[in-house]
Amino acid sequence: MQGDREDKRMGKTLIEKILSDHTAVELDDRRRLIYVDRIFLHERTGSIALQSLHESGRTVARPKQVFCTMDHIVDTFPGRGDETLMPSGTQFIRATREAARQAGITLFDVRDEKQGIAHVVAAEQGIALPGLTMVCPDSHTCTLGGLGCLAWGIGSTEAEHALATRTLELRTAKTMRVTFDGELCPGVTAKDMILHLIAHYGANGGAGYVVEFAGSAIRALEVEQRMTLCNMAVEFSAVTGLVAPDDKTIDYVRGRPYAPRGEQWKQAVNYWQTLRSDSDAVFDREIRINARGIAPSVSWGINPEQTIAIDERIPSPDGGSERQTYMQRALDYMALEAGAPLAGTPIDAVFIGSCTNSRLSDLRAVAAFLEGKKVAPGIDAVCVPGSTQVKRAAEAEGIHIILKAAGFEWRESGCSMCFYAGGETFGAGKRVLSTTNRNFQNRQGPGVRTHIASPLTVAASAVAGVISDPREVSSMPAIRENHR
Ligand SMILES: CC(C)[C@H](C(=O)O)[C@@H](O)C(=O)O
Ligand code: SF4
Repeated sequence: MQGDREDKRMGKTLIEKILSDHTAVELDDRRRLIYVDRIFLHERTGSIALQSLHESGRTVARPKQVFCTMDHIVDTFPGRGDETLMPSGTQFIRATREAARQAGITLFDVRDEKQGIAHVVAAEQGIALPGLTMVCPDSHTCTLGGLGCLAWGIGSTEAEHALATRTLELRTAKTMRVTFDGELCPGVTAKDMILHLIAHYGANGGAGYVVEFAGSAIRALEVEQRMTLCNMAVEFSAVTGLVAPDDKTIDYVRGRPYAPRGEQWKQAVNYWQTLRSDSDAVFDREIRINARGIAPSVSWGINPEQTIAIDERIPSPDGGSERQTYMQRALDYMALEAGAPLAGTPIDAVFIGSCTNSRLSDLRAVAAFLEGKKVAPGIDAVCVPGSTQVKRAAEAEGIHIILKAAGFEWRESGCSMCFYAGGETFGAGKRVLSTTNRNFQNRQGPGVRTHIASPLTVAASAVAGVISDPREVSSMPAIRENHR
């Protein structure tokens, strides 16, 4: 990641400020050793790191700063235990439990009230905080950038190093600022903003960069929507993404179980207020986007870049022959015709969940839309809250009643059908509209055809039975976003 700028007169970016506050050693002009404040693990990759650490005879340097959850493989059916649809899954769950116990770290176990998807839990428990560095062997750790936390995904070997030493070596990355100016149109959400960015600047557009999201449209977003946006920074190939903390962030964090208290809280807030890019800070690349020009967006292909505005037509293969072959492969896999409108395409199933869009504000928006409506006949509709806490909070508001009355299944929290790690799937050949972040081939199980979109687009389409523009549904509610 970026080093301190040599020229001390030059303003600093937010990214540079956090990094310089965490530098243990400048190794050379391309590498530095960084202090890692928090480490999060999950049963899919975390147990591997813990076991390998244990086998090498080393211990966790600061077990109080290390957390683990069960999310990827766990069953999300009511009454779940250690058993999962994936034959080897139970073994992962039990091995994680044992490794976490041995290492003395905090585990949010299968039936724990604090269990949930790692990136949802880290924010909700106040484990991820503005200005901290945080890592997890999971690519969507960037979600926590929504809080102004410098958080990124690592591999299991790096996780082992971080566990043993509380440090990590980082290579220099360039800085990018993506500024969204102006106001979003009704029916357009943070999910559409990030899909728009990736569709226009490419799935590799952020490669080699740490991205700061800025501008009036970002300030207007509530913290949970900022997390949705940062969640997909990795789909832009960025090292990570983040948003400078502000009063909304401070309100969001206040009182969370692991957030600082008393005098420490006051000191933390004073520090957080310094965490913004200086007005004369220089980024290696700047992108500006007019938020007003963003439409609800839906992926048509097998990569988040293959996304269009809901009122556009599916593109024809173009560019060089390699690109054309890839686009044709996407059309074939998705069983779509170039030139046809995407809106109106019949779907088989909808999924609301994942670390992108399964927080309370997402579920509130969906429930406000679905109240008094029914999912179209024949559509399999599943909602999986991002954490047990989200589930409880949603139930306290009656959200589950609205969703179930509309025809949704209401499950226990976990990654579920975002990723086929626990064996949950709608089945081969099914066309699914999903609030998740990846539409890769077989991502939601062998042969599943995934379209990614915002929760509002998914809810509107569930009712219509075809991919639908949420703006065309007259009773669409204003998105009410609240964080508790
Ligand atoms: C299993 C895990 C390592 C993976 C990731 O790194 O992101 C998963 O969460 C995903 O979303 O593909
Ligand atoms: S919800 Fe999906 S994207 Fe998020 S961590 Fe789980 S599998 Fe990965």
